[in-house]
Amino acid sequence: MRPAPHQWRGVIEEYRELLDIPDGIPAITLREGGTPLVPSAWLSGLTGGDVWLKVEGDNPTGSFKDRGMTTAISCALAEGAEAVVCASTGNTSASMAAYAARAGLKPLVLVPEGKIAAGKMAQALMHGAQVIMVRGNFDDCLRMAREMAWHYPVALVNSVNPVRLEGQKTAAFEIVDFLGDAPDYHLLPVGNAGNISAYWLGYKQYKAIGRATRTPVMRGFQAEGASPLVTGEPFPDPETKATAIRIGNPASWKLAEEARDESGGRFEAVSDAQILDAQRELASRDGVFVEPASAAGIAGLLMDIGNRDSYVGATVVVTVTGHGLKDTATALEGFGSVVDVVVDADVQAAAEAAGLERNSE
Ligand SMILES: Cc1ncc(COP(=O)(O)O)c(C=O)c1O
Ligand SMILES: N[C@@H](CCOP(=O)(O)O)C(=O)O
Repeated sequence: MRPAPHQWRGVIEEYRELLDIPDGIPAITLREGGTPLVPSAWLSGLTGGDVWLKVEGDNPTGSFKDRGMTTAISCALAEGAEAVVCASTGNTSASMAAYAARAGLKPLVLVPEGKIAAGKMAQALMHGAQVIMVRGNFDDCLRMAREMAWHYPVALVNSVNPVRLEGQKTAAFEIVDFLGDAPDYHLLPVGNAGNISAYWLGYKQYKAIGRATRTPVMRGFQAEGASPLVTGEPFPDPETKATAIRIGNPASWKLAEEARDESGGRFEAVSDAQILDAQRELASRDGVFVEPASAAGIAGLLMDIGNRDSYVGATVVVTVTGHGLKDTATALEGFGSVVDVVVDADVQAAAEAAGLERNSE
């Protein structure tokens, strides 16, 4: 079982012996991980299974990236780096900047111009990152970050750095520790494909050491306009409102396909409308506010049910990857004039606007 929250030491100290990182390195940690697995009465009712939400927005910078950043930054520091670089659609940069700040490293971020949610940009800047906007998409930024780390004194901490996946696989450990075994199905959004690859590593490792009796079927969901793993071809101009997964040529393509094939899973595409509907339903029914990309797995589950896929009697985990407060602009767009109702400072006017009828006296 998980330790009590006040005893939680972050993913390196909780799972050090299971992580392929140099022995004994000091952990740069914000006590990431230990995130809640929240039962969804709504989705369990719809599927006839037990549906759990792995709420990764509860990590210190509001996304799952912190699990991999504690390992990446700890290793970079131990190896003598003075500066770190990443390409990002937002969350990786926020996380890298926070952990770099703690480690005393200089964070440098490459992002696609105009395609980063404001909350994530604010995080990166507040943590002291130098942010460079690129006229191009995430895939261009990643190519540049790789080349920069090759030719300049900066360490690359994107998920192409294998220690990132070492940290991120701890989410699978936590799920098994909590449920007592692996779920039957694990659903999650997929962009650069590091996370699905990390979960699969974690599940396989737990089975190999006897902490789980099985591994789940992995189902990954991409936005329709950025769904290379579904079509089998890179997307030169990926487009989606779910900016975190606006990625056309995932770096962990091969590992993600292995996760799919070895687990008997699949990749599917969901439209932006499905993603935004799922985001709103999850917030209003289950009280869990996630950013658009994070709702892709929920949209996928709803689509699967609509297609008569059976999850009856199954244990299903859906990872919701990042917090809704990172991208309030997209959330508010969905409400139009609803938020424009203004009344005088008068209770009757407010009650009328709310459609309330006065109690009989
Ligand atoms: C909120 C969020 N969800 C999902 C993803 C997809 O994760 P991955 O790139 O590891 O596939 C990302 C980043 O790409 C993200 O920031
Ligand atoms: N969504 C990511 C993009 C990929 O970053 P990775 O290093 O985790 O593959 C982001 O937040 O930037």
